[in-house]
Amino acid sequence: MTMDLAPEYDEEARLSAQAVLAQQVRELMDAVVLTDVSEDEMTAVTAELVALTERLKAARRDRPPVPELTRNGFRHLGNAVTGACNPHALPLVIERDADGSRADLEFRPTHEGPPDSVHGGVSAMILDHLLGDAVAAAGRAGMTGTLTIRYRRRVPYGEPVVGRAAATRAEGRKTWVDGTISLPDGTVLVEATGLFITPTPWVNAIPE
Ligand SMILES: CCCCCCCC/C=C\CCCCCCCC(=O)SCCNC(=O)CCNC(=O)[C@H](O)C(C)(C)COP(=O)(O)OP(=O)(O)OC[C@H]1O[C@@H](n2cnc3c(N)ncnc32)[C@H](O)[C@@H]1OP(=O)(O)O
Repeated sequence: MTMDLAPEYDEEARLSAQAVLAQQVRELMDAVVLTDVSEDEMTAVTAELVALTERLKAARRDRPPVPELTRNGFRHLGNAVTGACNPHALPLVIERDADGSRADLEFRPTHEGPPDSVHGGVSAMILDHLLGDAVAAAGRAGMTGTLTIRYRRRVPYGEPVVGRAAATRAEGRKTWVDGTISLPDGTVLVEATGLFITPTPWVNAIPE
């Protein structure tokens, strides 16, 4: 007679809990940059955070959740841009359609660069990833070789903007991609163009 052993833990449930934790940390980050409480209160909160940090460090992985191919596609929960389990990530939620890759997004106060505007490096990071996703959407995969950004207008936070990207040309291991961050009315705020290169080891390992 065979018997199924109960797993020691449900990894999916743990990852869901980690995503909820990461979202709470994002709210914490916004609360930190906007807080106007007293110095004593900040010091008290910091002491509590030290204790919470130690609790999380009690059991550590040696790296964030690894990327994986699932039935629903490529999932990278630890990614700095898209990872639900990474508080650094917006997280960016990308949809693919006939025009390439698209994401509705809203930057937060933690992304401030110039006063009341999103940091140019943050916009570039989002576009880097979106362009990379458009490469994958075109049935290829690559690392960013070059990324050129033209900042046309300030990017606001706290209101919806739209990211878009599409591959324009491919040759051997190279794929060229264009993308934008725009206001919902179509006003272009940032333009990007990039060259992505498929590393030789990936050539035969590109997911659908
Ligand atoms: C197991 C597979 C799993 C795949 C999963 C994919 C799923 C996708 C799903 C979801 C989308 C995710 C989206 C993510 C997006 C994020 C993107 C990033 O932020 S990537 C991090 C930043 N970029 C780097 O760190 C690159 C570091 N650089 C390198 O690793 C190498 O330099 C690399 C791969 C870019 C090129 O290395 P070489 O050894 O393959 O290249 P050589 O053979 O020297 O050159 C090939 C050709 O490319 C040109 N080239 C090489 N590097 C170039 C560059 N930087 N700029 C322009 N041209 C370059 C060369 O001149 C050459 O051209 P000629 O054939 O002679 O015409």
